[in-house]
Parts: sequence; structure tokens; C-alpha cells
Amino acid sequence: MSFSLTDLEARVAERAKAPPEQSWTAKLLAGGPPRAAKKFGEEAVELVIALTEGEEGPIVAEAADVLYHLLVGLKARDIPLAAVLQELERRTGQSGLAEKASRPR
Ligand SMILES: N=c1c2ncn([C@@H]3O[C@H](COP(=O)(O)OP(=O)(O)OP(=O)(O)O)[C@@H](O)[C@H]3O)c2ncn1[C@@H]1O[C@H](COP(=O)(O)O)[C@@H](O)[C@H]1O
Repeated sequence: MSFSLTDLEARVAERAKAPPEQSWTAKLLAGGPPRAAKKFGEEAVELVIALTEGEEGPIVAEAADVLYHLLVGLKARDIPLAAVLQELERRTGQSGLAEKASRPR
């Protein structure tokens, strides 16, 4: 499969310019960062429930909602996905446990 989060980010940026009555993306962004953040939070809770229950179909659907709404939240703050990917790449050099142990107490 060739579809990537970067493709979805481009789609979000394109739809952000649409009239809000024609686009969920534009409608969310018209409400500003707090509206996008609230919706992301709702979707995250729905994913938590699906992960707890353990059925693959709902987990996949809710994870897709979370990723899409994450990209809308980033767009609302004009933060490129590349910045997040760069941070993730930076972290690949160190285990999560080692990073936690290195934090000042
Ligand atoms: N991936 C998505 C995507 N995932 C979820 N959603 C929408 O997110 C909305 C909220 O989903 P919910 O299931 O939570 O619906 P709900 O609980 O009834 O929501 P509420 O109205 O109650 O807040 C729905 O309208 C979904 O269709 C998405 N809307 C858009 N995209 C992508 O964004 C592109 C542009 O979409 P538009 O901006 O609508 O043109 C699409 O082509 C897709 O690629």
C-alpha cells in the first residue's frame, strides 16, 4: 500500500480551504484549535475503549479516526507532520526505558 500519513496531511491541507459546509476538516478548523483538540480527545477515548474491548474492526476504525483528527489538530496549530516524524526519528536512537531513567529527578 502506498498511502501514507503524509498523503493524508496533504489532503487535510487541501480540504482546509473548502467551505466549512462542504468539508468536515474545514468545519473543525473553523472552530479553531480548541474545537479540533476536543474532537481529537473524543476520538482518543473511543480508541481507548476499542483497545480495551479488543475487537480488531473497531480498533482499526477508531485508530484511523485518531490519526486523521491528530493531523487536523496539528493543522489547527500549523505544525507540520514532518516535525513530529523528526522527533520520532530522533527518539529511535534510545530505548524508552533508558530515556525515562535519564530524566532529572
Ligand atoms: N479520514 C477522514 C475522517 N475520519 C473521520 N472523519 C469524520 O469525522 C467526523 C466525526 O466522526 P464521528 O464518527 O466521531 O462522528 P460523530 O460522532 O457523529 O461526530 P459529531 O458530529 O457527533 O461530532 C465524521 O463526519 C467522519 O466522517 C473524517 N473526515 C475526513 N477524513 C479525511 O479527510 C478528507 C477530507 O474530508 P472533508 O474535509 O470532509 O472533505 C477525506 O477525504 C478523508 O481522507
